[in-house]
Amino acid sequence: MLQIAVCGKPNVGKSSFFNSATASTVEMANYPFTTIDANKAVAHVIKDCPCKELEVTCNPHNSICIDGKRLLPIELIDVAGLVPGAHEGKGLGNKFLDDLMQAKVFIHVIDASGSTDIEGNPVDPGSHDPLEDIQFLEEEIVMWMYGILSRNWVRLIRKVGAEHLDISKVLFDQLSGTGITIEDIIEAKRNIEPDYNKWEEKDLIELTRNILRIAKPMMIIANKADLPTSAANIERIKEKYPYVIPTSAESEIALVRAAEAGLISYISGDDHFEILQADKLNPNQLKALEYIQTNILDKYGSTGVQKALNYGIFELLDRIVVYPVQDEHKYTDQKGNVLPDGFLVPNGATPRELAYIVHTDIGDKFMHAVDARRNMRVASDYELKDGDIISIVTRG
Ligand SMILES: Nc1nc2c(ncn2[C@@H]2O[C@H](COP(=O)(O)OP(=O)(O)OP(=O)(O)O)[C@@H](O)[C@H]2O)c(=O)[nH]1
Ligand SMILES: [Mg+2]
Repeated sequence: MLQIAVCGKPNVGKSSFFNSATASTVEMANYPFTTIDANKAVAHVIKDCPCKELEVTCNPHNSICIDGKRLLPIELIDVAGLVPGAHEGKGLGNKFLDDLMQAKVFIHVIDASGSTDIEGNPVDPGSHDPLEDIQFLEEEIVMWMYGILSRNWVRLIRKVGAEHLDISKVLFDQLSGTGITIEDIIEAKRNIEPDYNKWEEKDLIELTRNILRIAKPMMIIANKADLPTSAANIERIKEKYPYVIPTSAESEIALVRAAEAGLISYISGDDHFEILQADKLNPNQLKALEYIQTNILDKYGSTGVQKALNYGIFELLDRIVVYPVQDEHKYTDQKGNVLPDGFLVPNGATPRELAYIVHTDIGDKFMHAVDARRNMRVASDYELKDGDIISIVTRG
């Protein structure tokens, strides 16, 4: 399953974001280092399900369909907070970044309201500038990776020369377990001094930064957008980082819980909800819901939580959703389930690659594929498109 990790300084709402997206109940509290060990749970990204357009009733198996919206599972990872100097052991240090590295995308959560200082201690709302929190985080992750990359460096470089090893492969081996590929390293090396014998510490740090940026795309979310001090900060942050997504994890939790209790109807990512049982809501709850509608949903279009997950998978990772089926006329699998599975595949993948993603056996026995919508066989170099329904024809 594709993984997204949340990171940031302490007390910004990482665990709140995690809980809101996964319906989990890990501890959240207004002090730094509430989270120590990593939390993992399933969240979903959402796309329109083809069932609506095709006017069929689907029987989802690996995913969920609600009102024509397909929810595809991903895994979300919540880790401890990082503070400046973590690579020198400040705060909880940075050893837990092993957990972060399992993810393909990072969501950097910042406290847009400015109610926590650089180490996550509560301060008067608006008294800390969240822009100050953005840069140090990448630097801390870079320094952690640099520590791994440069381990036994002198001995390593001597060995590369003596045994005529490939430097990219050696760097790749140093970083094993981080999900970083040799392609990432080759790309990252391009604008670095070509002769590794001349590399100084600063070159190696720059190389590490390039590797991180290529291998682990990061987005910023401006959390606590519901607080009055956030709006002006969000405007300033957007001037420098146009893609920042305002979020209110706390509002998302309130809406998801009210929906679970049957009090409202709400689908994550929507700009509205409907009150179903007004008589069961007390005046405070009604007021809170009204506040969320006006100050979050009307103002920003959503709580931002779902938008952030979708942005990570569909934009930063450039994934599309493809629906493999067996019967191209009925859009069903062997058992007659309509549009059972949606797969998050890289944009531009071929039908054979899809077959391998579904199952190695199916990949090995792949003969050709049929675009079920058009009922037409597709070429072997056909690039899959978002929403494609593909019947894979296999040998034997
Ligand atoms: N107003 C508001 N408060 C929030 C929001 N998200 C989180 N908080 C509050 O911020 C505080 C910290 O939340 P956590 O989710 O524990 O933060 P964290 O980043 O996981 O913290 P650590 O695990 O200590 O690093 C709690 O008091 C939350 O209730 C939000 O969207 N709006
Ligand atoms: Mg936490």
